[in-house]
Amino acid sequence: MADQYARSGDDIRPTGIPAIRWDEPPEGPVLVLLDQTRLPAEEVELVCTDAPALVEAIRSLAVRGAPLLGIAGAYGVALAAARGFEVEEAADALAGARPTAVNLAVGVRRARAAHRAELGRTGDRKAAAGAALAAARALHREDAEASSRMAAHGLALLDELLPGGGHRVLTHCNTGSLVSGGEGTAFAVALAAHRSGRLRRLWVDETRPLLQGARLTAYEAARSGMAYTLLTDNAAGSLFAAGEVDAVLVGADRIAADGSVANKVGTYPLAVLARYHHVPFIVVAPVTTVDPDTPDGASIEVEQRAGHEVTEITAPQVPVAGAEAGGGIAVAPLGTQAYNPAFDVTPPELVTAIVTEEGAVSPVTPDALAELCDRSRQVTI
Ligand SMILES: CSC[C@H]1O[C@H](OP(=O)(O)O)[C@H](O)[C@@H]1O
Repeated sequence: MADQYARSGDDIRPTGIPAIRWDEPPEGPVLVLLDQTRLPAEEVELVCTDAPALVEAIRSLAVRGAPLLGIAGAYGVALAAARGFEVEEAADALAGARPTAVNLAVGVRRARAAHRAELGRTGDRKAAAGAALAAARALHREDAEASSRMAAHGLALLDELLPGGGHRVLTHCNTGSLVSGGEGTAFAVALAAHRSGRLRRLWVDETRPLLQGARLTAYEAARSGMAYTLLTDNAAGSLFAAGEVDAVLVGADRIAADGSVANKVGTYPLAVLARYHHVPFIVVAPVTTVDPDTPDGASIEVEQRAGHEVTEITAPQVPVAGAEAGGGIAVAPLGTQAYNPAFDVTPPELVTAIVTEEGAVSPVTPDALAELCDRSRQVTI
């Protein structure tokens, strides 16, 4: 069961938005999620008391983003164990909630293994539940650390590729605090550039159909104080053609052994544009997103979602007022500047570097990928 309760607008939090937290009120342990389907209009928390509620939250993208899905999956196993539900059944349901982001299955597997090991060692269900929770907390901490290391490595790569600072970076979907135990993956690099005075502008793809860019990345960018501009996905080409993009930074949901990168729909066209316009196309993801057991891009299961997400605007609506307003209903934070060309010239082809918490891999050669796969095996049980 998931209860919803809104938080008052005055508890606006810093950029590091706690997208997930474990809580232990008197009535029993819960997993509290910031409901991302309600942002940016409202900050509403979902309180999950069992795995089915968390599975639904994952499927509805109330909680989303590969690294955070791993953390949520691990906490979900711990929640089932702590509340005395059938753990193996809960773990299976959680791991199967969404197919593409490999981190979800990785997080579930980690907490399940800890639970199994302790139960096998002591036969003590309470101790086993504690072991699953400890595994989830460890994963949460590790992801926060990985996020800050990816930010540093990514910024160093930007400075190396683009000497002189003043980076104009284009990003797709949402890869900030809302997908992470820390400040995110690709967005964390942009944030680091902003904080060090080396980000001139973040171009934010709105990311149809669920508008993770307009609703979530603009929300995080607004909080950070960085210069950002929202654009429709189909307007990116004209920005490249105008020479307004110095680099592309995106996240990943799964990186296959051959270096194929599964990421939000609309990422591949950006890779083609970047290659055609000789712009670095940089993927930022933790090592655990590299999946040695998926040989190539064709082996990645791409989630197919309901058609109504395209045919309807289901984003939360924020009534706007003021002379500059067009009388419509905003789906982005108030004051968000937008780029809105009426026409563009569509260009042709492929991709540049993978940044993990262990460094930047560029060029992405078969040997470099083999090393990434080995590291992924070492850090992923
Ligand atoms: C770095 S994880 C964020 C990743 O997840 C997003 O997908 P979704 O919003 O469906 O969870 C998108 O692919 C982002 O790049």
